[in-house]
Amino acid sequence: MPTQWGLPFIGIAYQFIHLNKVYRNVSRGFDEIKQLTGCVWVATTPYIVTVEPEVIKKITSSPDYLNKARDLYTHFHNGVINGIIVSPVQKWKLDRKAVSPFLGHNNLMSFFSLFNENAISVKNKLAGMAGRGEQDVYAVIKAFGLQLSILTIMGIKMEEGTKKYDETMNAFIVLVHHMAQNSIYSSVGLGFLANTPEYHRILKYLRKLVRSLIQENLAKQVESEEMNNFDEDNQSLINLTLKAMRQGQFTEKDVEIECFTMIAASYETSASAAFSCLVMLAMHPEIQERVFQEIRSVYPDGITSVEYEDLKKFSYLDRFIAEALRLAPPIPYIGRQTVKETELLPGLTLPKNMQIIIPIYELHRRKELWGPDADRFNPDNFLPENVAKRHPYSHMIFSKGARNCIGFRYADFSLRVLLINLIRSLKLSTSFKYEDIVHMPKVTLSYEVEPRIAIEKPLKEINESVIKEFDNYITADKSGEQINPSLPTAVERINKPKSNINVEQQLRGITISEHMQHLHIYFRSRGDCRNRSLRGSTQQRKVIKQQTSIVK
Ligand code: HEM
Repeated sequence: MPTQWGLPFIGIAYQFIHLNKVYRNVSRGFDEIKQLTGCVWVATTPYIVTVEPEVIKKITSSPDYLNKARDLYTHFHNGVINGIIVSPVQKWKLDRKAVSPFLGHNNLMSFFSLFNENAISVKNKLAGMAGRGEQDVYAVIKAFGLQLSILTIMGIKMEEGTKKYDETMNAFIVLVHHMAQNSIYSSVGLGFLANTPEYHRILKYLRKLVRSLIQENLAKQVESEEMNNFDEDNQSLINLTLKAMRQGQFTEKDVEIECFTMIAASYETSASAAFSCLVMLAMHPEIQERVFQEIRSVYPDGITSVEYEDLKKFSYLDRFIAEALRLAPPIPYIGRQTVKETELLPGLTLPKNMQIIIPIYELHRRKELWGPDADRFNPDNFLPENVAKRHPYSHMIFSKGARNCIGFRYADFSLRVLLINLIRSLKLSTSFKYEDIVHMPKVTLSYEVEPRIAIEKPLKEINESVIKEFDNYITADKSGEQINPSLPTAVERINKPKSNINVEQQLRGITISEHMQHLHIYFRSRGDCRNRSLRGSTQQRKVIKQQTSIVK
């Protein structure tokens, strides 16, 4: 096979030292061998690496490759999340069967209200950060993503601000951090370095937490007759796996591991996907505006709840998401291992236990598949006519075949419900440039520098609430009453708008120019411009005029 040997003894292992260069090196590797399928050596182990869609199709569709590549998933073997993601083929079949009702259609439909509630909580949290410059939006997305996973998987609502909430959030952050370190160290044979006492403490804590949740759940079911009759339309994973335990398919340890594995599989990936989408929207205002207009056309009067049927109405949003995740796939590579000796290509037979790596990140950026502008962000890549021209295995965010992402519809629905809720109400921007993004492989795709995002509320939505609020002020002023003592009266606001800016910004996160526009819009809508005291000073009127001409 075309082979990248690297250096004597260590092969290409040195390429993993600088994580921010890994993807560039993978890309160069394929350029060097001038093939889309080849072999690389890492120390003394050879791996097949492929970004050739037809070869990937063969690997992901054949039962001969159903095991996971052992070296790529060492960080999952920590006694906590070594469930379905890494289980060997025979065990995997049982696992997949036991957990699949959790991700079945009826169950997902019953999760819509939870997806909406979670999305609204994220929206409110971000709205509270509006007008304060660029913020760490990823932290918010991750925290709420974890809450959603714990709620749907364990049936437990974690209340923000409680001790348990803080401890659990922190434990997961530390777990993921150690898994990332472990995966990097393991690639150069130094996996033991990640086994720190803190890591073991966190594993112990998380195990205890899940055990207590299992006990809580079991106790409830004994207490209540109703709980013993599972509601077929709404089953948390813990209920399903406990059912498998009662039927003798799972042990209590299996229940613990499968619940954990599902949390790990769902929350980091979903958070990474949502964050990358928000980053792309913030960096591309014209695309954000198009997404916003599409969402507004479906919900002209704002959103009460995003329903399954609504999701069929978004063609541009869907193209946008597909493109954002093409360039930032949350799982940047996957690995398989042959179950037995098998022929991969004519004349190329792989031995049993041969490991194969599919670098999804590179697959999504190969110029042979995506054209000369493969690195450019362009949702039109997913126009139906362009999709039809490409091999379907050129794009595989959720992998393909029997061992694909079993949660892909959960991920798809929850992501779209979140984005629709956020973009309908908030406007995002960032000074970070698309060209400056450097991705790195950790457990999920990560950023060398995480872009920060500034949040604003769109003008139109504020206008409606501001008009209402000004109305109250004016009515109150006319009757000589001050309705909110912490705020200046309407006349004071108009005569000294600058002194109000901080209060305004704190309250609504709006900018000075927006403030002036609101005043103008309010007076025009109320035809009060003849009243000199309400028109403000000549200077203020000048500013209002200037600002509104920008809006027009
Ligand atoms: C945007 C979010 C997500 C992405 C991009 C994603 C991607 C993937 C990929 C690429 C795989 C294959 C991994 C491999 O072959 O090593 C996978 C497997 C898996 N995913 Fe997801 N995933 C996402 C969200 C979810 C969610 C929300 C759940 C559960 C609620 C989930 C559960 C799983 C499970 C259990 C597996 C293992 C399946 C098996 O081996 O049979 N994922 N995911």
